[in-house]
Amino acid sequence: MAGIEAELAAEQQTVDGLYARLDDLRAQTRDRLARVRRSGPSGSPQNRSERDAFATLYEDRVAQLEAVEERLVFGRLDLEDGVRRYVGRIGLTDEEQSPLLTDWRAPAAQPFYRATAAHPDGVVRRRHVVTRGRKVTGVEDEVLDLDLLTDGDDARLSGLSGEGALLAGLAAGRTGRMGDIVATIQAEQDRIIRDELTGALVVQGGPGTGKTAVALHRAAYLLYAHRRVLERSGVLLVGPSRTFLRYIDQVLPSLGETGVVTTTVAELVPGIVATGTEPEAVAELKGRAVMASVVGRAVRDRQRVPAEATTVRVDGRTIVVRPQDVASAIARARRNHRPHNLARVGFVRDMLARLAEQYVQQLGGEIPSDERSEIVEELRTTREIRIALNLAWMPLTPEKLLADLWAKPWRLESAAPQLSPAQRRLLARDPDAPWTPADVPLLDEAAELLGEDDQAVRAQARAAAERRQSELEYARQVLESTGSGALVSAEMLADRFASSGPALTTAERAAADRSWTYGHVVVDEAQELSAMAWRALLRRVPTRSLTIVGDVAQTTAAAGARDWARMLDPVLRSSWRLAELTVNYRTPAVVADTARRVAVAAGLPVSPLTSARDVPDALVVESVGGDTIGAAAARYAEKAVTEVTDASGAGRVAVVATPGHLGRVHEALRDAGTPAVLGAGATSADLDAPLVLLTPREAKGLEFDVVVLVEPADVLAASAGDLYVAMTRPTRALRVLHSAPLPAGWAAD
Ligand SMILES: Nc1ncnc2c1ncn2[C@@H]1O[C@H](COP(=O)(O)OP(=O)(O)OP(=O)(O)O)[C@@H](O)[C@H]1O
Repeated sequence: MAGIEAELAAEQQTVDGLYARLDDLRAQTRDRLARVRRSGPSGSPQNRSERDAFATLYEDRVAQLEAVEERLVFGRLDLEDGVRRYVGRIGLTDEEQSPLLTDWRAPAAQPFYRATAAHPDGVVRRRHVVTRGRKVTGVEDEVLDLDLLTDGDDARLSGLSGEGALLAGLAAGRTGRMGDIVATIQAEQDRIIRDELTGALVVQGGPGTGKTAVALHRAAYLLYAHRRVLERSGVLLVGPSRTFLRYIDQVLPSLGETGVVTTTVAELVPGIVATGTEPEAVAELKGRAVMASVVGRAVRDRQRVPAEATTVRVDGRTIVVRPQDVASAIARARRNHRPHNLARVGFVRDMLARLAEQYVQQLGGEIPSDERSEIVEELRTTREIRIALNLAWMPLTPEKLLADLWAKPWRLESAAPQLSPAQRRLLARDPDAPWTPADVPLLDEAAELLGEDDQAVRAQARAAAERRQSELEYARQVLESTGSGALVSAEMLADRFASSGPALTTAERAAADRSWTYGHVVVDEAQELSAMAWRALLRRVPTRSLTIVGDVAQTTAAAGARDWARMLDPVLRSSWRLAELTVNYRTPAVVADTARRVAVAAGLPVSPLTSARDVPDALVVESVGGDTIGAAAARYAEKAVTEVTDASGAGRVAVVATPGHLGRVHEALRDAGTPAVLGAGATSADLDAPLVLLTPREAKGLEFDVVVLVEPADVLAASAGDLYVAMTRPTRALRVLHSAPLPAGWAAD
């Protein structure tokens, strides 16, 4: 074994060198940051903004260098020409700029993921370097040059690259947070990760095929390969829930990328908090494409010709707001197709000119233009006229438009004649009920059609002017009291106060701006999105540069899709390309096969799947009496927790069931004094709990060492997609308790 020890020692030396270089760079960057910070708040505005820009740059670089500590280096390529290339999380060079470590995303690292014995791509040997902390604990070689192979090497030519490192990673206890897969990305995954930036790429794959992992690594890859384009415009990642986003939130930073905006569809409109819930049928209806015309009509309904004229006395003269004038002013204002609140400016101007003309006629005709402007101003500020014009064309916020639409049946009837009365009744809700996730795309649609409320914009401008005035005032006082008026003007000092907030990154600016357009959008669990949600998302990516990942067999939302073409053709026409992932890395084969049979029997469009591994006794099914099922599940869960939890705190167990069963399991656990978290919850601590109780929908996209599934027939009754999701969450074992018969397809023939 001297050979392997010598190899490990040699690798340790290289790894030590790379960490030493990392430490140097960290120290240098921290030093530069400290110097910039020390330079203090002085200099011209340009100097200051330069200084801020440098400070942000160094802060980002420090954060990036800190985040790559774990498995900084994980691979080595020995090339035909004798060159040895180390592959790692980031690129490192020595002081003379000679490469020490190749970034996994660089073209030079690609053979590490793609080279095979049949297509070695100049690689003689691929080595996986396994480290714990900074210590090399193993190496795993694949010899790609067949001439160098000896008899014992056959196993190394399996379809999986770096099989030992991969299987070790797959078998490791889960921590409640997703980890990166950068050391063991497989060739079919790598092709997707490095696919071109342009156009929409749809990645379909069964549960556990690495869709989420691939989507995240692709985001990191695109930011690296197209940094110039994407740094300014940003990348948006859309996930199914906050819990899911917390589950994945360490992956991109560990890949050296912190600038990706993550959101759910429910959080897409800044300022809207969608905490409401509603029946699935209502959400489904709100998600239909027809709702775009409903919202459009609701907006046009707010441009209304009054049935009767309004007569107003202004300075002893009679001014009449006539329906025919309103009608023609509306028609004119609509002609330029601007959003409602912006077109309103034209409408009001037109109406005031017409009303001013009435006034002028009563004065006897011709008057100078400045007097005419005074008359217009007088009319504009006359209360009755303001009311009459507002009634004809009301400035509106999206919230007001939608709240009125749901709360006032006559408004909905007018805006949605194509819906049946029963459908309209479904949509009715209290005016101050909280927004639901399905409302958010409709609010976005409304915001688009309404444009900025010009009154709100004017109010903001007024507030900004007042703020500026008080800053100037304060600046003058400061200058007077310090006697530094000769050095700096009050305006400059006020500027300085105004710009003293933190410099915002692209991601921060993008996240706060509803109308921001991104350079690329990644959508996970995309099969759940409604037609209205797609409209809202595509508005944010006019270039249609998208990565869309999901599994149409796992759809659980009634508004979601079972067929990509049916979902995407209406919104992307046919301009999207499909890639498939076919290997399941999560679930042991026996569990995956059972889940698949059940899904097929339930008529789901399941993708073909092979499993990377099996685990002995991975599936245990027990029949119990209906009234003891909660207590039995609690016992299984407790036992599983003690079995899987290791000294490092890894190991996670979930009980997955319908809400009714979860309640019973929760009670039983409480009686036994076992801590468990019910529901995915809102805080990140929940994901760190060793035992959680979840509905299948809450468990979506997540994984656990052991899943205790209670009464699969009940889960199936709610939705076949739910059962498929529930059965495919475990990495080690599925424990099933049932009193009702097992679903069709369960038993292997
Ligand atoms: N190449 C790989 N190397 C190591 N682990 C991998 C690899 N590919 C996937 N995995 C692991 O497999 C598990 C499943 O991956 P992921 O959650 O991305 O799958 P998914 O297709 O999104 O699943 P689902 O559709 O069920 O949500 C994760 O633990 C992931 O880290």
